Amino acid sequence: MSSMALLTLNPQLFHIFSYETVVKRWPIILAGIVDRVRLSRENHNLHSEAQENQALEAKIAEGKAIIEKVSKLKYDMARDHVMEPIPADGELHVDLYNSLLEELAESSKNTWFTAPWLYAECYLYRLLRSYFVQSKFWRDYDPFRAQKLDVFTKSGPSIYGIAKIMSELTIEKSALESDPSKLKVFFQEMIQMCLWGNATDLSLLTHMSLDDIERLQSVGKEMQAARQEFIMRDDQENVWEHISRVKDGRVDFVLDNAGFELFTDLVFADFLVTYTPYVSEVVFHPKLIPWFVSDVTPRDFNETIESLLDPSFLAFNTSPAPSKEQQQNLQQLANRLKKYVTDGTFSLSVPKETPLGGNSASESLAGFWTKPVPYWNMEAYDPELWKLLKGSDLVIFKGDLHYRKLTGDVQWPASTPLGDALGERLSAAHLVSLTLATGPLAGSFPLLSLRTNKADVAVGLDKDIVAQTEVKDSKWRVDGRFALISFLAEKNV
Ligand SMILES: O=P(O)(O)OC[C@H]1O[C@](O)(CO)[C@@H](O)[C@@H]1O
Repeated sequence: MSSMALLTLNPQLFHIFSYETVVKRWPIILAGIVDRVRLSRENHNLHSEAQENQALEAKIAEGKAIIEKVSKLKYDMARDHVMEPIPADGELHVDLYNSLLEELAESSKNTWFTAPWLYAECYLYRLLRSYFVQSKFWRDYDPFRAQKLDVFTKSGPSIYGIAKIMSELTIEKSALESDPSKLKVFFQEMIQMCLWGNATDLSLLTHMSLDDIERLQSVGKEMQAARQEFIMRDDQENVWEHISRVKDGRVDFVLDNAGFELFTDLVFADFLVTYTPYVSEVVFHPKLIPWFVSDVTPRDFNETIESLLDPSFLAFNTSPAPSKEQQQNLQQLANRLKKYVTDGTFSLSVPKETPLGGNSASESLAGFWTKPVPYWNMEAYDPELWKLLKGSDLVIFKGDLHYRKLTGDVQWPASTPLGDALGERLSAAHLVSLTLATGPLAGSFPLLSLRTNKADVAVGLDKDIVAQTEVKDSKWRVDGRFALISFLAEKNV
């Protein structure tokens, strides 16, 4: 990797919120992993006493070693120690992470508190993956899976609520087909539902009560109207203008969190293919390794559909218990989702049985999302993925981390035009290398970012709106209450 690459990571990075992340949030996330591996190990312990099973004993020993590694990592992080190279574990991006780390070392920025936040966060999840993949018995273990499932099972009230809206839409189908203005209203509701689904994020909400979850997930017209003032940039009109000119097109979802947020993505996709003439195919892009706690892996994607089809999955944890009608609404929706997956209307960007860590069939189309680099250089880094997305009629990037990577996590003035932050005005120095550099991401394909603000970077904002928001909430950049709907087709806006 040329030294140019690091420049992309470094220009005037923010450090306000990142400090809090390193000292408070990451230790909690790591402690959670230790607890879950320990629990899983202890469960095996009980079994092994009875069965004297050698394999289980070996698994227990490996679990212990993983716990030790995670505990040491927690210790090192708190003391701002040097970040160690990612071990050659046979999985993706080891060289890329390590060469960037070497460059950071040259400027003494290779410790937990000094490294660029974006790099350090990506490195953390890649390093954690290496602990598991180097073992024999824990390679397929997702240390966040239990947490993802747990929060998903607690999302019943909102999920039944959305299923009801979708069932009512079935009745409206012919009215919608003949009246684009009605379709537009629902289209915008779907965008908002999908946007606010991003508020449920396990990496941010390290302490989340049931009430918190319900409050964040509540949908419906009133709630959306109340939330309108929290949308600081709202390109819904432009997205509508764009999509309503498409016929039988393809939409891509670059996924973020599993559970409720993925459910909202699926519902939006369902709406697009079932009720509009604009879209007939949807591709979902997952991550190949456990990532930022709650991001969707291929397995999460498959399990989500199966869980929705299982009548007891949500009902068991929902109080008061769902009515028969609520259950029917959800079944109807879940069956439709399943059908779309089966007939190929919905697909993953990688084969659906792709294991954790990926394989040769998935690397070129999904590996990019776990690289520690801005998306400006997508074409140079992963031409195959870039080509795939170029064929899309709309690429929807979900969530905060994708937004940070789209904009390079740089300290842009908030009024910077979106296209500039997406690469239009970057100098050659920001591109991977002059020979590889191909052009900015901006304008490569129509792009919609739906993001609740959870990190400092924010662009394309009206100066007055920023000033008014500062007065209302000085933490608007990071506290997840405010949101951006940012659309860019071809030209800078
Ligand atoms: O799931 P999302 O919306 O991408 O949020 C993840 C984001 O949350 C944070 O963990 C908040 O600090 C960021 O590190 C990251 O950008």
